[in-house]
Amino acid sequence: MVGGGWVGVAEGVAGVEELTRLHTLDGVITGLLRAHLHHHLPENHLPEHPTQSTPSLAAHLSHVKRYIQEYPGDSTSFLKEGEEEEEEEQRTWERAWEEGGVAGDPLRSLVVARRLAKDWPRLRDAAPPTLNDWHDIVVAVEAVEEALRVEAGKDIYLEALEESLAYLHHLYHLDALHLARGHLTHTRYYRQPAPLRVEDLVGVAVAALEEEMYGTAVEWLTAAQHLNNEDTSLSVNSRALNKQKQHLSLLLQVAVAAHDDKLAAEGFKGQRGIYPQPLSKVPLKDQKAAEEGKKPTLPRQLPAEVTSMPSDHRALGYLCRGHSLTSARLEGRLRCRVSSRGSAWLILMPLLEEDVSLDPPVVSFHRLLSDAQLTTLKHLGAPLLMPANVQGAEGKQVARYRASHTAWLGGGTHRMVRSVNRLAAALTGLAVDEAAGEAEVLQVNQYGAGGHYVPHMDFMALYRNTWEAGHLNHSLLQEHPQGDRIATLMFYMNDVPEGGRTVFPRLGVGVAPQKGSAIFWWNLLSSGKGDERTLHAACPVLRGTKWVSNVWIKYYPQVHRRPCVAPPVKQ
Ligand SMILES: O=C(O)CCC(=O)C(=O)O
Ligand SMILES: [Fe+2]
Repeated sequence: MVGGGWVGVAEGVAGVEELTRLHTLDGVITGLLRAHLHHHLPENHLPEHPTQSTPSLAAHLSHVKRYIQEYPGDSTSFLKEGEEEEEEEQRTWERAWEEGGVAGDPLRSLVVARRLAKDWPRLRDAAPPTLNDWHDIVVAVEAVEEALRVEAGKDIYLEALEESLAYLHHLYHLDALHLARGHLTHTRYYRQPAPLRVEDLVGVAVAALEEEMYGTAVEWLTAAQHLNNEDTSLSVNSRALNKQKQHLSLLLQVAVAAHDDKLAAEGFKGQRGIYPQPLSKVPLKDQKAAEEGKKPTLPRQLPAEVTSMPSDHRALGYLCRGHSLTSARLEGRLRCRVSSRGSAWLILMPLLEEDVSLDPPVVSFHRLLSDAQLTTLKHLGAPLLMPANVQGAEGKQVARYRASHTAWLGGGTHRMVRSVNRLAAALTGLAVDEAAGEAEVLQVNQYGAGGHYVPHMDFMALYRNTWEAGHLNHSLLQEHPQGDRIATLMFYMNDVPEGGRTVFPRLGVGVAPQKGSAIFWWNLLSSGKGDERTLHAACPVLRGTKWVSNVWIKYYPQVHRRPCVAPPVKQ
């Protein structure tokens, strides 16, 4: 839709389902390796460093052992600190499924993607030729890869995860060294962390460099230096360690110089991963600390263009981190109420309504859909999820700036879809029959960890593009005979463990996803023009997954329904 002035970060390649299959493959490989080790060393007696008479077999087996031991897998069960064991038991399978299980952890996913892209191929190819059972293991792994439709050795997953980790680190002001130790935030979900290696940190830093997030790259490289200095294990020889040291300091110099060059050329505009002072003069940690407490200001005047501005980006980060940018005076005018919104149908089950913004009106609704309804919708959507498309210059494209997976559920799919559409009609007072073109087909979206949608507006600017250009654009009118998207109703289908807010950078407000709730706003002004104040974004999911569904309501069918004068939402 309109907006997306920046290129987004994480490519939408690795969906939750695909990542889950990667984790499964790693588990299968680990299982096969365990049996292999047991077969050759029944008593599992293996010196850490091979000194035996058959050095190649001993070295191989010690590498196998390392592969098994280095990653604790997800067998260390999902545990939130403070939760009793009993509660842990009660975490239903359903809950784990909707949160993506272990695939919802971007650090563990990165570790597994690296194991499959680098460690397993190295191990596979370096096995001594005398090992006659090794061939069978390789064949078995290949068969599982085929069945799971994922290829070990493919580094697109790894690249996507490195990129999204760099973005998560930047947007949520995370600490690279803390991440390197296997901790995403201060909430502990696993008994045993899955720490990163120096090469992982360099991978994230390179991804940051490629995205011109130079300050972010500097922080990851500094953390890599730190880890490298700590690595005193005898298995790494000191020459290799020194070489790595040199590489890291060279990369660091490049990142600092690139940061300072970009700053000098463009000035500080609040770009991703760029700090206001030259890094060669003011240390990164001081600048990061200063940024932490700084509250961005909202622009006094709306921009002339519809794309997002640097000030939107500054507000985005602040809002995604859970702060608000509205004044106390405005906040004091926001209300909650119980309402049937003029619908006879809703008198029996009035809605819990909460103002998010008064002008333009954005309202949220609580406890609107039940867990059972949402489970049905998610299971209907899951098999149909495809990488999100947006309309681009060359037709439909997978959008780098919309890292999520999408499914469309027509009214004919299931009675639950029809009942959601009925609720949408009662709640908005608008005509939303998708079969009649009054609204678009219900869209179900799943974001994995790192999944996000950069600031955009939901309208297509049909008004501007068809009328204001000075001549009528007939093809646009033909393509959208029912007009632009007058309003958005979005349902939150799960509780997102961390991250994933919906934020409005120009209104200075945000909403945290809450299972069963929904949010509604008008995209168009009474004139039919797009309301640019509705610029909004989906903050990246930090942990878990996020499910939402959208009802986009069309303009022309509402001629007799939409109030002609603002404010259009009844107070
Ligand atoms: O997921 C969200 O919070 C926002 C999604 C959105 O803006 C969209 O799908 O157009
Ligand atoms: Fe949107």
